[in-house]
Parts: sequence; structure tokens; C-alpha cells
Amino acid sequence: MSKPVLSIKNASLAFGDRTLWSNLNLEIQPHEFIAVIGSNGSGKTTLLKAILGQEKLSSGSIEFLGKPVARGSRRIGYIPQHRSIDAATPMRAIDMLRLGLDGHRFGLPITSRAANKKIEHILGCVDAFDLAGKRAGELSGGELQRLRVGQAVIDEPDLILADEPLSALDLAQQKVIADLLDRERREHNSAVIFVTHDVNPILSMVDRVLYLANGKFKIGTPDEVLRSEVLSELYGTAVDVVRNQGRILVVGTQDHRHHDDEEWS
Ligand SMILES: Nc1ncnc2c1ncn2[C@@H]1O[C@H](COP(=O)(O)OP(=O)(O)OP(=O)(O)O)[C@@H](O)[C@H]1O
Repeated sequence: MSKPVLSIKNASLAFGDRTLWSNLNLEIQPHEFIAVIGSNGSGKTTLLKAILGQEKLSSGSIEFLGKPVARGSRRIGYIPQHRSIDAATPMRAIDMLRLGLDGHRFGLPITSRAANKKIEHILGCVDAFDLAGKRAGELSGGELQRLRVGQAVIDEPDLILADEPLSALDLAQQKVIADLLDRERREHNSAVIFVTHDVNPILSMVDRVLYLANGKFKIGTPDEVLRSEVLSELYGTAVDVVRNQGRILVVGTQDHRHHDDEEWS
């Protein structure tokens, strides 16, 4: 087995007397695709922030590429939870991608031919040639999200953290974003940690699920974790996991968003 990209050991995080998760142990290998699922407020975003070195653990440790995590690692690509952009911002789509290359540096932006080549390549990957000169505030939610993914992956990170990157997107755009991240990890061997409320759009890509609820968690393959008995135990109440035509529906919690056009026949 290769060296883990991320190594979380006995990690606990509490705010005041509220423990989000405790004794979390998780080693993530290059190329692994991990889905993080769980109730609102169960600590999914906080876990990503701890990995980014922005939130301090109450106990335990997190190592990225064998070193304790620290803020500002350029080897981690981060797609934060969806936020709208100020319509008046002068930043153009192409500037967003450039930021992914030199956002960690002070001083002059990179203008080398190599950087321009990378930007050109990523514009193609995220199907954004036509958007390059547009102001970020003019972009649709799906267009903006494609560029955010481009910004996060342009420097070929070893780890991609994606915080609900599919929220507010229609099914076609969800597939575009999920496929982009999957291609990125295949081409560059990046590991992916993908926070989501609905595992279905990424089910074919997911190697393991980390399911958080009620201060507890379960880790395993989707088949091991997404089961009625496992989730009922985690939630402490009856939860049904129903499978239909390769899709998974969790019934009995308020955690899973489904769209009307996803109704099962
Ligand atoms: N810095 C902080 N200080 C105190 N409480 C915090 C802090 N950051 C987050 N929390 C609380 O920790 C809990 C977990 O927040 P987090 O954003 O990680 O949840 P989440 O699982 O990502 O939720 P959602 O699915 O709603 O996005 C929430 O109750 C939140 O209010």
C-alpha cells in the first residue's frame, strides 16, 4: 500500500460541551474517493476545516503527506460550500483559475507560459472557454461551480476537499461536476473527500463513506455503511435504507435532499 495522503488519528472535536465527533481514525490513500454524509450540524464542514488547519482538534492529530496539517497548503484543493458572488466583483472567470495557481503567493501573479497553458487546459476541462472573459458575478450557479472546481484542481493537488459541491445544481450539472472530480483523481491520483447530502450522484465513484450523526460515525464501503441496521444504530431510531434501480434512499431522517425529478418510478 502507498503512503497515506491523510492520516487522522484519534481525532475529536468539541465546541463547548458539544462533541461533533470523537476518536475518529481514518487513513486515506491516493486516488481514494471518500463521501462524507450526515445530519445538518454533524460536523462535516468542521472536519474539512480541521484538515485545512483552520479548526483546532480537541484531541488527536491529522497529518497530510506525513506532516501535521497547517493552513495554506497548496497541495490541498478546496471547494467551499456554495456562496453567491457579489455581482459587482470585477474578477473574471479566468482570474478565478489564476488564483488557483498563485493565490497562495504574495506579489506578482504568475504569468509564465506554463501557467497560461495550465489555465487553458483547465478552461477546456471545465468547459469554460466561452466564460473566460465574463465577470464572476454574471455566471450562473452551475458555471460558477465549474470554475470553482477548476480553481481547486488547477495545481494538481494531492487532496481535494469538496463541501457540498452539487448543492443548487440540476442533475445534468451535478454529473458534470462529479465527473470532473472523478477524472481529476484518476489523472493525478488525488484523493477526494466529498461532503454531500445525497450519495446517488457519486455512488459509482465512492470507495468509502464516512457517515456522521449524533456525535458518532461509521466508516466503510457504501454497502457496509448504507444499511438500515447500521444507520438505525447510528441515529438511535428506525431508519430505512431502500435500494431501487441502483439508487439509495434513506428514509426516516431529514438529512437527504431529493429533487422532484428524481422521484422513483
Ligand atoms: N467555530 C465554531 N464555534 C462554535 N460552534 C461551531 C463553530 N463552527 C461550527 N460550529 C457548530 O458546529 C456544528 C457543526 O457545524 P458544521 O458546519 O461542521 O456542520 P455540517 O455537518 O457541515 O452541517 P450542514 O450539513 O448543515 O452544512 C454546528 O452546530 C455549528 O453551529
